Amino acid sequence: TSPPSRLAPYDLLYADGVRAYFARDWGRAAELLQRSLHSYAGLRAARRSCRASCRREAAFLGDPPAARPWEAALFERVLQRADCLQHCLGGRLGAAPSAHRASLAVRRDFEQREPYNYLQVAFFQLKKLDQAVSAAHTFFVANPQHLQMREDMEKYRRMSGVKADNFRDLEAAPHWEAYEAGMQHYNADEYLQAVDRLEESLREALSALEECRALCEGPLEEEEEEEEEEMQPGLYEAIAAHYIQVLKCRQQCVLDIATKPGRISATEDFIPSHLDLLQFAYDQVGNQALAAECAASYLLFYPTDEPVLEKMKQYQTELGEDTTVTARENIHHYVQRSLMEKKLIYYAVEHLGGTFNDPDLWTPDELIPESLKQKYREDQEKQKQETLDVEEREKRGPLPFEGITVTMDSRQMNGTHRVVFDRVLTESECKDLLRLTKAAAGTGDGYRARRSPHTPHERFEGLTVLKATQLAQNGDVDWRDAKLLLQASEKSRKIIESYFTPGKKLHFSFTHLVCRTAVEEEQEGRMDLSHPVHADNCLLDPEGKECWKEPPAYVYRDYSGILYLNDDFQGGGLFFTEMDAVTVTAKVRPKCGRLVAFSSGKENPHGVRAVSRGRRCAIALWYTHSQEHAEQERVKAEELMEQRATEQNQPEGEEYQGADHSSRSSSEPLAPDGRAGPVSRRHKPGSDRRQQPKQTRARDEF
Ligand SMILES: O=C(O)CCC(=O)C(=O)O
Ligand SMILES: [Fe+3]
Repeated sequence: TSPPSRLAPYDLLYADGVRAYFARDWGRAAELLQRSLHSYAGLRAARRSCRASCRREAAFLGDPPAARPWEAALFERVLQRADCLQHCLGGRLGAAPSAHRASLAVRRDFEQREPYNYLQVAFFQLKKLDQAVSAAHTFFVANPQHLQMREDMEKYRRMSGVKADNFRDLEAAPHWEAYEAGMQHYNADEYLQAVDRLEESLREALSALEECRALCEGPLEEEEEEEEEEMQPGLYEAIAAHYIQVLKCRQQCVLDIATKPGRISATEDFIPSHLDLLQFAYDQVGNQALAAECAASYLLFYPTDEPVLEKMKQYQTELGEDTTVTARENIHHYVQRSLMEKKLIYYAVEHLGGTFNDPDLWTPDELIPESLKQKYREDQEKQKQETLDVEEREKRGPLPFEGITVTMDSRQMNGTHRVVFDRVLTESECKDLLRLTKAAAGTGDGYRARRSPHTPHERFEGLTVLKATQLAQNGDVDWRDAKLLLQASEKSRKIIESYFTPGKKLHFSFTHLVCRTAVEEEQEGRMDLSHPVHADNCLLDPEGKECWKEPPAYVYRDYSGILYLNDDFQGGGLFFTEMDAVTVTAKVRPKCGRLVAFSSGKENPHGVRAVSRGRRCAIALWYTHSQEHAEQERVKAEELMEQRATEQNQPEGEEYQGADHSSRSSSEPLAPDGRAGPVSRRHKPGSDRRQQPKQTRARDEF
């Protein structure tokens, strides 16, 4: 079919497509959704090219601008540009540009690639597997936290007849592919190839940046609903407000291009770091002229960077003093333009109000108004003080808990915010908790050992506090053991709070009694880990030496603890590494009553060595300062405990230690939601994926 001569508004096509989808008219849904994507792309392309071509048009008043008052000179241009855009867009779209304005909700859907989510189901229904897979993949790249799609992707991967190259991102930004390939070559010391791909990435990134900037000139977005009659700004206020919005949007574009699809945070210093990498790579391949050019370009961002200034001197000597080294013209233009925009924005923020999150690290200090700097400094100071407080406390030593010892502190563990306590549990408490895991495993109540999510060589059982309590209620495990799980985790919470953050409440975020068991026949020649290196509240990216604090990671977790229960197994040591995920900085050997605790962030990447024989059990504990993320299951479990205590009319034993566990009652009352309750929320560590489904529709067909 030939492309339509006039573009239909994409939001109408989308609405019709979704309607057809719910009417299960898959053929029509697929067609309309594809057309809506096509229209959306067409509209963006039209806007981009019109904005670019209208920028080049000449002014209409004729005489040189200097001869006119500034107002006429400016508005002559403004009027002419508006006229040009109207005509240009009307021509390209084949309709009034206003017909193509969509609601915020629809714009969001398209930004998040939602149409591909519908599309993949429609294609699947139509048995067009190739297209279903590429639509699914395209959606998933931008929505890696989508639980349903994760499962669908797994299914597609297992299906025969699905080719690997169907896993294609139909909306891929060219610079990302080049950048990632470039970085791989660079890290492998393959500088010739690195130079090629990084130049391509820089070129493509700058072009994507222009596209993004061109799309900033949209309508003024109201910050809040305002009463219609009042607060309508006058001419200059209105112009200023809209213009500043456009400038801020243009400035944010650098984050847009530096953010990998599906990520929320951008790679820092994306453009300048290209130049730094390139200067090094060119030097390595013996091209000092280009190395010098890149170094000079880098210095436009960071004029006082000592190492690069040194390099510059060296290049100059190698090239001979009479060779002039200049920065790249396009980079020079980029920096100048950005500086001008920043000056205007900072002026507006200082004098007209509002805020500005400067996306760049290289903004010269003298550009930022003193009053804003002051506020920034205060925030920094507060943060630093908090870190110092922890260090101070760490020096103070012994804990306000009897019998518990600090076996290793941060210094001994070559890191920050790490500690190992011993004697948190007695031998008999460990035994009771181990029995709890055994009894739970034997119940068959939907609670069975599964293959570990991390390795095929181990089985993995997990028990939450609520599940333990429910099992006790069913008479499958001993009440006292279930209660001990609650108490042991609370004791650990108190220890960790008082050690790391006294006076600042730590809430439970998630508690999980976990056993990892070696699968006997599958240990030979095993090379993998029981738990790959990861950080607990961010997505570790060892190649980029970054950790992305964004979903699907459990970003709100502040402290992690692991309370070990046994040591009668082989392997299974916990270890900490640097951000590269390979350089080991500390090791912890599990044993009964040992509690290792650490802050959950990028400063503490850790993993678990293969468990090659036996069964390794521990209570994994995560804590948060955020009340709203407090563990709800725990509240429920405690309620059930209370309920039972009142019913028994005897407080549940504080003296669980050494108690007689043989008198298990099988006539425990069953709570109304006994078996049906929300049980055992599965913890998927590895990358600590957070399940954050945005399930919008049923997928009964899969
Ligand atoms: O069991 C351990 O020692 C560590 C487990 C862990 O790091 C996790 O579950 O996030
Ligand atoms: Fe962990």
